[in-house]
Amino acid sequence: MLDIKDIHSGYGDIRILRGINLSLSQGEFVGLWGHNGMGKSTLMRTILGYLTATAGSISFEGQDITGMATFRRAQLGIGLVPQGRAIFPHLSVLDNLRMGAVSFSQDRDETVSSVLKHFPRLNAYLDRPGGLLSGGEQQLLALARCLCGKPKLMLLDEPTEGIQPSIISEMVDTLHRIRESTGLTLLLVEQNQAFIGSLADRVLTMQKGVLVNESSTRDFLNNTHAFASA
Ligand SMILES: Nc1ncnc2c1ncn2[C@@H]1O[C@H](COP(=O)(O)OP(=O)(O)OP(=O)(O)O)[C@@H](O)[C@H]1O
Repeated sequence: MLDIKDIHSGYGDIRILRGINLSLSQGEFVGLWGHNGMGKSTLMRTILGYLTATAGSISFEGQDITGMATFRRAQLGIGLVPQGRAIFPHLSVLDNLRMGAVSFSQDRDETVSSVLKHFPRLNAYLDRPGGLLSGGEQQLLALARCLCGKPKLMLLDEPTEGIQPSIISEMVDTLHRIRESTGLTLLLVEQNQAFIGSLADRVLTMQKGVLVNESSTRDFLNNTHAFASA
């Protein structure tokens, strides 16, 4: 469903991605692992169109989206949960979710309710400003808000950063359940190897803007030490 061919991208004259090739099949969960500053978030931003690729092509469900505006990519079904969550801290939990469903004005409340079924913990806080939730709850809110946009492909950037273990395992269960019920495809950027191991079907390793390795999740976990020093 996503085909990336020889993508180059960066910030002004600063080249970060140097020829990325990547294909995701519908319903696949793929982990993207690498140390800080290797270009993982830059790849996410380039897929969604916050950054324009300087070379190469990206297609989504057979359609070339390389030069397409970000909002159009979102309308096609690409959703991002950014690093740091970026929820609206002064809006209530419910209004955060409504913002996620803003493209579905006809059935907005239905969309929000169906997503909330997967997030019982948020149900208790619907009127509370998002900024007053704990870090883990905010991460769940960011996930839920993205799902309110009915993405076919979710780009999930370092969701476990600073999050307590109980919420991490809740996130794992929730994402598996959502894949079963909607066929969601996931590209997951993470440095937490155990978290990648519990979600991804295969794992790509990025180093200095290049994908240097692809392995099954089992091999990735068995070779954790080797990857840690990559
Ligand atoms: N807005 C920007 N302007 C210039 N350089 C940037 C910008 N954002 C990121 N970079 C640089 O691009 C490189 C890749 O950053 P990126 O955030 O993609 O890495 P990452 O692999 O996601 O790492 P992390 O896990 O720390 O987020 C880094 O050297 C970073 O300093």
